[in-house]
Amino acid sequence: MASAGTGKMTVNPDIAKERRNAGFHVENLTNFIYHGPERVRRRRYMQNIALQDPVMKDSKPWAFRTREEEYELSLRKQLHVLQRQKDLGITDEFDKFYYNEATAPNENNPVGLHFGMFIPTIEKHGTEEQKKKFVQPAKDLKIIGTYVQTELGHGTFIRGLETTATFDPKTQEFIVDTPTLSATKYWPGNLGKTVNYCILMAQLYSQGKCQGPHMFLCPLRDLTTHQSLPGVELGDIGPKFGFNANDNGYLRLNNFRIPRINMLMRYSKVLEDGTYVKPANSKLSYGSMVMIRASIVGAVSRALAQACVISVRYSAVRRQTEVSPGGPEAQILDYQTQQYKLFPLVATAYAYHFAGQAVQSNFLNISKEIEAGNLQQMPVLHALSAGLKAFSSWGASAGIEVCRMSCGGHGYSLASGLPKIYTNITPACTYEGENSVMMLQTARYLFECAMMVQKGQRLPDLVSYLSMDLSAKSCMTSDVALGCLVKAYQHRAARLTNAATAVVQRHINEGQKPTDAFNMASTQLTWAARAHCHQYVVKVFVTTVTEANIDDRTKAALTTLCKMYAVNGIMENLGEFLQDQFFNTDQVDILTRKMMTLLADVRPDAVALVDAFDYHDKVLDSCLGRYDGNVYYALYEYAKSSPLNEKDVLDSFHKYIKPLREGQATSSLPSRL
Ligand SMILES: CCCCCCCC/C=C\CCCCCCCCCCCC(=O)SCCNC(=O)CCNC(=O)[C@H](O)C(C)(C)COP(=O)(O)OP(=O)(O)OC[C@H]1O[C@@H](n2cnc3c(N)ncnc32)[C@H](O)[C@@H]1OP(=O)(O)O
Ligand SMILES: Cc1cc2nc3c(=O)[nH]c(=O)nc-3n(C[C@H](O)[C@H](O)[C@H](O)COP(=O)(O)OP(=O)(O)OC[C@H]3O[C@@H](n4cnc5c(N)ncnc54)[C@H](O)[C@@H]3O)c2cc1C
Repeated sequence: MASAGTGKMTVNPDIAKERRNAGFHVENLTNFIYHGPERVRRRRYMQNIALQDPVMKDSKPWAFRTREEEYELSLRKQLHVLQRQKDLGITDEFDKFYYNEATAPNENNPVGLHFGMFIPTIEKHGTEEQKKKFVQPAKDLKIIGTYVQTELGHGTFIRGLETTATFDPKTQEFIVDTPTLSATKYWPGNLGKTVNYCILMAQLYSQGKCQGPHMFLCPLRDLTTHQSLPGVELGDIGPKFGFNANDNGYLRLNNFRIPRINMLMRYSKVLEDGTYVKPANSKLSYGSMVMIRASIVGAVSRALAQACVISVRYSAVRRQTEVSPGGPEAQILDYQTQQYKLFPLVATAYAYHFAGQAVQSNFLNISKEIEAGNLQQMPVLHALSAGLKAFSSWGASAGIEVCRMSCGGHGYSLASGLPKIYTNITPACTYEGENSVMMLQTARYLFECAMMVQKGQRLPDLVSYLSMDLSAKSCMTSDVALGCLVKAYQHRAARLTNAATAVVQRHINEGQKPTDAFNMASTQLTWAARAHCHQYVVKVFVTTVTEANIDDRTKAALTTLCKMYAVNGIMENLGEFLQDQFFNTDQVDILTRKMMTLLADVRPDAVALVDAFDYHDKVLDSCLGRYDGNVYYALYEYAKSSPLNEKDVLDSFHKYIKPLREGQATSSLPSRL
C-alpha cells in the first residue's frame, strides 16, 4: 500500500488475493442481481454521469456538514439532477433510480416525498380532472408537495386523526382546521421549509356527518413568494437521529379554505350539495402507504447490502492478533466468530433483495386488479406488504448495527459510513406504519386464514401452506435440502398461527370481547406474523435460486448463501423450531454442523459476494469499505480534514485551559512538577 501523502495507491494485497481466489465470476452475479448485463451497463452509466458531475463533488465530507449545509447541498444537488435528467432525456424509471442512488447516497433529500408520495398519490387517487390540473405542474416543480398524515397525538391510529375538513356547500369549499394541539401535523417529510402544497389527511365532515379520514390537496405557501399562506402555520421540527437533509415539519391550519375540487375524488366523492359518495372499500385511501411499504423491503436490502460490503471488505484487510507466537496477524475475516457475525447478514441482504423484488411484483400485479375494480386481493397485499416491511426493516437495522460493531473502534467513527447508513434506514421501522402495529395487521389476516382453515375453506396461494398437515414427519437429513428447509419454515409459521388463533379463541370462549381476546394474544400473534414473513423470504430465495438461469459456479455460491440464510434463521429461532417438533435434537446437530460448514464454504467467496452488489466507493462513502482496501490511508486523511484541526492551538485553549493553568500556578500547585 502507498504511504499516506504520496498520492500513489496500490490495491491492498489481502483484498486483491480475496478477489483472485473467489470461486465464481463476480460480474455474472452482478448481472443476475440487476436483471442482466444491459441493466448493469445502464446502471453504471447513470451513476457515472452523476458521479462525474462537478456539482456533485462535495467540498467537505458529509460527517462535517452542519444541518443547514446538509439541507441546502442536498436540495441543490437534487434540483440539479432533475434538470440534468430532463436535459439528457432520461425518463426510464430504473435509469432515474440509479442516477439518484449515486446523487446523495443515504441522505434523505428535500424533494423525495414529492416524487415518492405526492405525485403518485394524485395519479392513483385523483380524478382525470384533478390529474390534469395538478400532475404536470407538480412534475415541473411549480407545485412541490408531500404527504401529511401524522399528527402530534396520532400516527398509527389513522381513524383517530383530529384535523377536520368540513364541506361548506354555500362556497363549494372545504374548511380545513387544526382544532387542538394534538391535531398539529408533525413529522411529514419536506413539510417544514420545502413544499408549497401537500396531500392532507383529514376527517371529512359533510351534511353534519363525519365520514372518516380522506385526502385533500392543500396549498400551504404562496407559489411565487413561498410565504406561508394566511391561516397556515408551519415549520421544521428540528434535528433528528438521522434524516437531517429532510425538513420534516409541523403544520397548523386555522379554518383555512380550499376548493371542493381539491378533495381527491377518484374513489370517494362529495357532490356539490354535500352528498357523500362512498368508495368501494374505505381502505383504498391507504393505498399510498401500501405502495411505500412494498418498496421499503428493497430499500432496506440495499442499506444492509452496503453495510455488508463495508464490513466484509474491512474484515479482509484488517489484521489482528498473532495466531501462533511470532507469526503474522490473521485477517479478521478468518476468525469463525467474525464469519458468523457477517456471512449470515450477507445472505440476509440477498434474501431481502429477492423478497423486495417479489413483493414489488405482487404489488404491481394486484394494483392492476385494484385499478380495474377487483378489490379481492387487497387484504392479501396489505398483509404481505405490512408484515414484510416490518420484518425486513427490523432485520436490516439490527444487521447494520452488527456490521458496525464487527468493525471494532473504526466502526464507531462516522468515517466508516455505517452510522450514516443506519440512521438513514432505521426509521423505516417506524414510518409508514410502526413495525409492531404492522405485524399485528399481518397477524389479523393470518387469524382470519386460520378460521377459514377450520371451516375447510380454500386459502389464497400465498398462505395456502397454513392448511398443511402439522403432524407430518420431518424431511431433514444430512444434505439439508432446500425444499425441506422451506417445509420447516412453513411448519413453524402454520403451528404458531394455529397456536395464537387458539389463544384468541380460548379468551373469547372464556367470555372476553374479541378485541380484548386479540390483545391478550397479540404477542403470540406477532410471533406467527414474523414466522409467516420469514417463510415467505426463505421460499422466495429458494425459488429464485432454483429457477436461476446462471452458470453453475455462480449458482453454487448463491445456493450456499440461500442455505445459510435458512439454516441461520433456524439457529436463531431454535426454541420455536424445537417446540414445533418438526426437528429432533439429532437434526439440530445436523443443522449446527451444516452452519459451520457453510461458514467455511462462504469464506473464499465473501469479498466477491459483496463486490457483486456493485456499489461505487462514492456511494458507500466509507473509509473502511473502499474497493482498493486502503483503509488506513483513508482514515488518516479523514482525521486530518476534521474542522477541529484547522488550527493547531484552538481559541478554547486560550479561553479556558491556559487561564486555569495560570490560576493554578499562582495558587496551590508548585510552580515546578
Ligand atoms: C424523502 C423520501 C423519499 C420517498 C421516496 C419514495 C420512493 C420509493 C422508493 C423507495 C422507497 C424506500 C424508502 C422510502 C423512504 C420513505 C420516507 C418516509 C416516508 C414516510 C411517510 C409516512 O410515514 S406517511 C404516514 C404513515 N402512517 C401509517 O402508516 C399509519 C399506520 N396505520 C395504519 O395503517 C392504520 O391505522 C392501521 C392499519 C394500523 C389500522 O387502520 P384502521 O384503524 O383504519 O383499520 P381497522 O383497524 O379498522 O381495520 C379495518 C380493516 O382494514 C384493513 N386494513 C387496514 N389498512 C389496510 C390497507 N392499507 N389495505 C387494505 N386493508 C387494510 C384492516 O386489516 C382491517 O381488516 P379486517 O379484515 O377487518 O381485519
Ligand atoms: C423519519 C420519519 C419520517 C416520517 N415521515 C412522515 C411523512 O412523510 N408523513 C407522515 O404523515 N408521517 C411521517 N412520519 C410519521 C410516521 O408515519 C409515524 O411516526 C408512524 O406512523 C408511527 O406512528 P406514531 O409515531 O404515532 O407511533 P405510536 O403509534 O405512538 O407508537 C408508539 C408505540 O406504541 C405502540 N402501539 C401503537 N399503537 C398500537 C397498537 N394498536 N397495538 C400495539 N401497539 C401499538 C407501537 O408499537 C410503538 O411501540 C415519519 C416518521 C419518521 C420517524
